[in-house]
Amino acid sequence: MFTNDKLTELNDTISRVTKLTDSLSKYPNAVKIPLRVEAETLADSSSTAVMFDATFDATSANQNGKMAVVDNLQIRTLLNVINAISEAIFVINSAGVIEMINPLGAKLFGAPAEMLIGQTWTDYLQSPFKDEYQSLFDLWNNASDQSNKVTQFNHGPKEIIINRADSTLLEADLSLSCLPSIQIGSEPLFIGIMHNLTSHKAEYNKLRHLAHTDKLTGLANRHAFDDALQTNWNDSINHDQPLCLIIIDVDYFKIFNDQFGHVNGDKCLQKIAQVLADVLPSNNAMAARYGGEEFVVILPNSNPLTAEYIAKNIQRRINQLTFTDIGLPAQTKISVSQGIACERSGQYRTPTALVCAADTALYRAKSTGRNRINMSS
Ligand SMILES: Nc1nc2c(ncn2[C@@H]2O[C@H](COP(=O)(O)OP(=O)(O)OP(=O)(O)O)[C@@H](O)[C@H]2O)c(=O)[nH]1
Repeated sequence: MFTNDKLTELNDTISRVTKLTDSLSKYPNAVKIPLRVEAETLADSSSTAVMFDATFDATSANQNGKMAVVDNLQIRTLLNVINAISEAIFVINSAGVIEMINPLGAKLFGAPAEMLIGQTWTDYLQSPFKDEYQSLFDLWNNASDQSNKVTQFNHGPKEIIINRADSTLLEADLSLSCLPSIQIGSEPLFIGIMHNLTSHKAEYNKLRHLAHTDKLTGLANRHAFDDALQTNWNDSINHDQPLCLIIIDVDYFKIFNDQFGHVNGDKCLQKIAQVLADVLPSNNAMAARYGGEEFVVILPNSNPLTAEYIAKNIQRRINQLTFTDIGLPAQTKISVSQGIACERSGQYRTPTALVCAADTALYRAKSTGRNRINMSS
């Protein structure tokens, strides 16, 4: 994920290239440079520098009657800039054909620059990005209003998946900008700047997992539960499907802690969490740690009978738990109290009201003796 600073840096890069090439076009006495441009070799001599496609060899005069000398200088400058910038950069024409690519860019596509030059860049995109960019280029080529289409075309970092030359996939972000001031005949060029997102993605997924997981039990945490409840609530209302909630509270857990210590109390909570994870009826259902020794189970598209069946299953399995494996006496037993509430036809106006109803049912289960299941009426 990129910060605003990174975004600004990318935009700066694009605008620097554009300004540089624009300013060069103001010099009428530009030195004539051979049209066939071979790239400068980079400091890393093992990397093949970019080359222009033969289509740039055209020597036709432009509309003002000047030879394409300035264009050539611009291209050479652009080539140098691209090779000097430590970003993965490629340049394509309006047919989507790669005209230049620097070594970092070639590395992301997984092929040498020589092999990539002249190829259609969308061939290296995974669906649906391939189709999206192909349509975008079709749009560009069919649109008539130059200034309008430039604004429509340019975009900042967007995630894409590159289907690399060796068929491996690589997640990257791509900024695409049109450089209309660089004209070869009437053809605009497009500059793409990419970043490899593989390590960012891995880090992001790791952090996301940590942010949504309860460290002790491995179940979803309260934050993840709140999000999931809202999502399931919306689905339930939008699709007129029932949604049930079970709140589970360990009975006399303070006594367990006092008797066996908090470390064993933690292990007990882990065993309970495992039971909850095991009884979930589908991948859509979720078990979460609500807080302390309280847990919650979300049962999307489930009716009260199913919820009660699952609660009974939880009760039975928790009652059967043993603790000899953690060195506690064989007779050590625990129980939980459970409150169930189900949204069926609009009786609860908000997800919070559903939680409150399940909580009230739990309170009744506690007050009527514990190790019980109470259904909200
Ligand atoms: N070991 C351990 N104990 C916890 C954790 N979170 C909460 N507890 C304990 O859970 C206990 C909850 O006590 P109470 O709220 O009095 O409830 P209870 O003893 O289970 O009694 P009832 O709920 O009325 O049946 C407290 O002793 C907390 O310290 C935890 O992460 N680990």
